[in-house]
Amino acid sequence: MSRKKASSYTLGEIKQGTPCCVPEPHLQIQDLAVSYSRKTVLSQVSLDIYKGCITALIGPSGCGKTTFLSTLNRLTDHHEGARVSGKILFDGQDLLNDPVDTLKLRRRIGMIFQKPNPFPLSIWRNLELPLKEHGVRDHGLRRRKIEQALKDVGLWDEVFDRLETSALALSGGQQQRLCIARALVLKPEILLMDEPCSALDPLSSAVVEELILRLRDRYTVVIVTHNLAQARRVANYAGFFWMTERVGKLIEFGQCQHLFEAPIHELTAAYISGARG
Ligand SMILES: Nc1ncnc2c1ncn2[C@@H]1O[C@H](COP(=O)(O)OP(=O)(O)OP(=O)(O)O)[C@@H](O)[C@H]1O
Repeated sequence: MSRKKASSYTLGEIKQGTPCCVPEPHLQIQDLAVSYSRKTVLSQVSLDIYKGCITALIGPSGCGKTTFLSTLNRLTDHHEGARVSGKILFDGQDLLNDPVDTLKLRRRIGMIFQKPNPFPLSIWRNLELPLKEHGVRDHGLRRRKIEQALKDVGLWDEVFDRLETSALALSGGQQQRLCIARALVLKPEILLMDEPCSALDPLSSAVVEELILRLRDRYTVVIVTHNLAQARRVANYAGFFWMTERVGKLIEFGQCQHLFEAPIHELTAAYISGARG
């Protein structure tokens, strides 16, 4: 990653290491359980997601991390046979039991997927479309928002002279940053990221990881990652999921540094040391 590209970010200084001083819950998850066609895949999950912090979710394949993430903006509504119970408290509302406008909810809680999924349209249209869908009618305002979002993800300098070309012609890392810009353009409060670097080459992955770090303090981020080193580098808080009797459970949650350096549960210790999982 070149220094020039990194310096084109506009999100300010990176702050590393220390967890947020005064953690304030942004999402409160209480006794969450998910089943697919009556088969329970996740149960008894309770934790707070803190405002302005990055929370990393780790654990072996199949223990329910993606399913958990998908409940937070009700994407599970679109999973056939999914049943979700418990409570997810967000801004005075219970997202599972109160009436919720899911379009508005997903504007406030955006999702980034493992594989970059830009629309097969121009770079510009990728960002204009969600703004139009959410009622931003003023062309000048849309232009300013689009430019800012591209600057926020460090893409502006790379694409400003080819905004009308296809987003699919971008590299994988650029596509993923465009997808992050597409979420940021709607000014979300929370970003859910499902293994956002795992489909990228190491250099692109490093650029996206740096971007995630720069989002800290400005957005609440929940990231699922199999890359334990990455979780340690970016997260303030970490949650470790594990399967017990074929059901995913949250085994341990806490400050990232504590979880990695002094885990309380022996399963966490075994997983992060590579002895299990
Ligand atoms: N749409 C679905 N329909 C039925 N079962 C599902 C669905 N999505 C996930 N599952 C099941 O739920 C369980 C948890 O899957 P999930 O993808 O959440 O795990 P994960 O920890 O994110 O795994 P990975 O790290 O491999 O992505 C698995 O047994 C999976 O087969």
